Amino acid sequence: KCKPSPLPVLNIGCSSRRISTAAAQRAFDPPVDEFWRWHCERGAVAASSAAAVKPGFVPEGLGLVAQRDIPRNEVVVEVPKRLWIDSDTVVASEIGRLCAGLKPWVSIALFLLRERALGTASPWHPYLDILPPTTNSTIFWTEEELSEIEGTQLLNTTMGAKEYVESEFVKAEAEVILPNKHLFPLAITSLDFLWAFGMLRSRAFSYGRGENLALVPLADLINHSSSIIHKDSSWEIKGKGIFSRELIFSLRTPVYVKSGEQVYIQYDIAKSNADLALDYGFVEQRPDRDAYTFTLEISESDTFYGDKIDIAESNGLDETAYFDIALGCPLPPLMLPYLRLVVLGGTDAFLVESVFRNTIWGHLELSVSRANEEAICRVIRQACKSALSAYHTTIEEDEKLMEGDNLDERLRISICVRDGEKKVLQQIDDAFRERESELDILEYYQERKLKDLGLVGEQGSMEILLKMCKSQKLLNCMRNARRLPAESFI
Ligand SMILES: C[S@@+](CC[C@H](N)C(=O)[O-])C[C@H]1O[C@@H](n2cnc3c(N)ncnc32)[C@H](O)[C@@H]1O
Repeated sequence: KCKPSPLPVLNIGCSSRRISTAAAQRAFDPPVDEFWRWHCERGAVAASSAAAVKPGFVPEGLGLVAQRDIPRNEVVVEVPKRLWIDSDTVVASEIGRLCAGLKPWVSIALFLLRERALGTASPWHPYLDILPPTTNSTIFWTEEELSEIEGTQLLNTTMGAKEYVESEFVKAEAEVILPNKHLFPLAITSLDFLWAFGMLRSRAFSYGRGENLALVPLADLINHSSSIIHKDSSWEIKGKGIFSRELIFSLRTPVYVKSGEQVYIQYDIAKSNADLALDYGFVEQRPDRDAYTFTLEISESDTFYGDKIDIAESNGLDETAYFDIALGCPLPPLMLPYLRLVVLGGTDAFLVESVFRNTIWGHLELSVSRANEEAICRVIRQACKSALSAYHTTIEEDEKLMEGDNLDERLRISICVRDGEKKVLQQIDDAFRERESELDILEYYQERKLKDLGLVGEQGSMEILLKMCKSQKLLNCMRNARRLPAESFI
């Protein structure tokens, strides 16, 4: 199963004009000079003659080029809120009234498409004109290109994203576009809507716990570099001036940049290659970007469904749990206990009883029984085997293909993602195969319990025997006592 794409949550992203082939792909160069003039005229702080960066053509499409040597952490772009396109921009526009109640990204998408259709009549046209017509995000791939990621989780999330956008388009068309043709004189198609979604997904900044979304002209020309591995954000939103009345978007360079070089940031160190491919249309050659998401579920038909849900919920999990596993990294700490809970049954079922509710998670963190541990190995290995059989190439074949020169960018992304997913699956399968081979030597709940009761110690089974003898004596006494008349107890 695939983790549902967190679609409404948009991060800073960038769209990609197709990188190495960017210039060749575009019918004309975007009018960058005009955009820069527009930006300066509207009073953006970075527009002074001492601007640290200017927009320029770079291998990634457009980017921010240093105009002088810039020390680490220096602010390179500041953009006041009046230049952003966000929900407030939409509210203040002619379509604001119609968009009340829409999802923020849907209303911004409609705004973008309407302004784009207005052409030079739109005050935003110098910005809209530099937006790329497409990116390398998998949402823009042809069916033939998508066939290269057959079997991958990326294909599922891509199709899920496209279906989601289509369903939002159908709603927006019926409720907003068609009933207000005077405000949307030019037809808006579902492809236009997908373009707007792609722009937001790749270049909008989300802030305020992801509830607000803004396109920030100029700042959104910042590209990503794999060599920047800072976890801290390179941008912030703050108040400007003594009374901080106007919000300002402020972007810093995380590293020293020489004059003439491009300023880069790290978009998101936690994203997998599949996330990067879907959001921005590029991937990285770092093993920890290779990931696979396991979806585990407590089945409704499970005899202990209610108890198991209760246990999962008391430990911050749910009926369904998603575990992202990265290449070369250990399993997420909650995965094994959850897995043991999912398959728990048979003679181990007593553990779900309410008397164990406060302690069960501790028991699940360790092997419960041979049968339980064997079951988790079987389930995971079977899942790996079935997932691996869905790819149409092997790891070896992909590695050979990667050696080829002049690979099409989208093909390179495909190979990298499917190769990465398979390697993670292989790694998980290897780990659980090893676990299977240790089933006879693992320590299980009953054994740990006997130890806790002091029934297994230095003398081991001898001690148990002694204690059993003592309890046997006690039993015999009790049996004999039952045969005695009641008065003999008085
Ligand atoms: C926020 S925009 C940056 C500006 C963009 N380059 C442009 O021309 O408008 C993000 C997009 O830039 C491109 N991009 C950014 N960093 C990249 C990288 N390291 N490799 C390839 N493409 C990159 C991708 O197309 C991505 O979707």
